[in-house]
Amino acid sequence: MVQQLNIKEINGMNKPKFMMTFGNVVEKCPQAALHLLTRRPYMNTYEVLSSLEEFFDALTIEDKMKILHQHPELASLNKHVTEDSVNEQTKSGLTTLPEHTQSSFTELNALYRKKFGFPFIMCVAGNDPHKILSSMQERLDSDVESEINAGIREVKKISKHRLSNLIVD
Ligand SMILES: NC(=O)N[C@H]1NC(=O)NC1=O
Repeated sequence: MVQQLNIKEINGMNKPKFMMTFGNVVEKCPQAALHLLTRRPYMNTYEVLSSLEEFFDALTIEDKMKILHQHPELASLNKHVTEDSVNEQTKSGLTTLPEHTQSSFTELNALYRKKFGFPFIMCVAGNDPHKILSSMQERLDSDVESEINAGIREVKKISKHRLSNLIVD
């Protein structure tokens, strides 16, 4: 269970503690935490979430590509997968898949990466393995530009979810 912080604690945290707490709000992207740090003080959760939105709005296409590439493939856990991602994937049932479903993930992950050049990204919270697989299948028919946008939209959802879990009003 993550420790939740109130706004006063967030505004008062020193930089190392802040970076440690928020460093993975956007997967393996400490620049997002730095952005949040430099925009303090905040009045409430809404303002922190708006600041995160600003971070995304300012991204260049190169930044977006880098962020997409930093994500792990779903249902393929290894030592490079962050604790946040492991927890999210575990809650959605992606770490205990039956063999045939695991094979479908392996196959669709490979097809997606081959077509678009980056991993398939979806905020898995609230979704089950079959819903995730059908989204993968559907998005495989898309084009690169749409998938860059879809991927970043999902990264935003993941990061808002992570951030909201860390803050208590
Ligand atoms: N590839 C991918 O979508 N990864 C993720 N999705 C999610 O909800 N957490 C993740 O790490």
